[in-house]
Amino acid sequence: MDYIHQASYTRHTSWEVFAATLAAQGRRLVLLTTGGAVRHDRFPFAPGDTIMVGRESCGVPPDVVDRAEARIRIPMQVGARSLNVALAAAIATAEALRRLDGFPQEGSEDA
Ligand SMILES: C[S@@+](CC[C@H](N)C(=O)[O-])C[C@H]1O[C@@H](n2cnc3c(N)ncnc32)[C@H](O)[C@@H]1O
Repeated sequence: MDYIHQASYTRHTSWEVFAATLAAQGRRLVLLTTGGAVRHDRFPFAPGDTIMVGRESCGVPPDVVDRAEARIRIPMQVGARSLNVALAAAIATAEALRRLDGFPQEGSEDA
């Protein structure tokens, strides 16, 4: 992608380092999982929330599920197993940005 430089990202050396960083920054870990207790469109997202998705093949291990402050699901049709991971991430991130008014401003249109 020729626009990857517009994204900022941090690579953590381990799960433990990642979890400790979130705790130190006071950020909630919000896990996307088909077993989530709360629908993504009813969840009260807050600034600083970190949305996590699992592996396409097997989701996340149980200790990661337990560590999450919240577990949310995207409603699906009865009988559907799960969504593609990138699609799930996009749906939840877009909902959080919409609710927190976090999308970029676009000049005169939003002035
Ligand atoms: C293809 S799914 C993983 C399927 C895996 N067999 C499992 O049971 O977790 C990949 C990731 O996408 C996310 N995901 C997919 N569908 C979802 C849904 N309906 N609600 C919430 N998260 C979903 C979850 O983070 C999941 O770990």
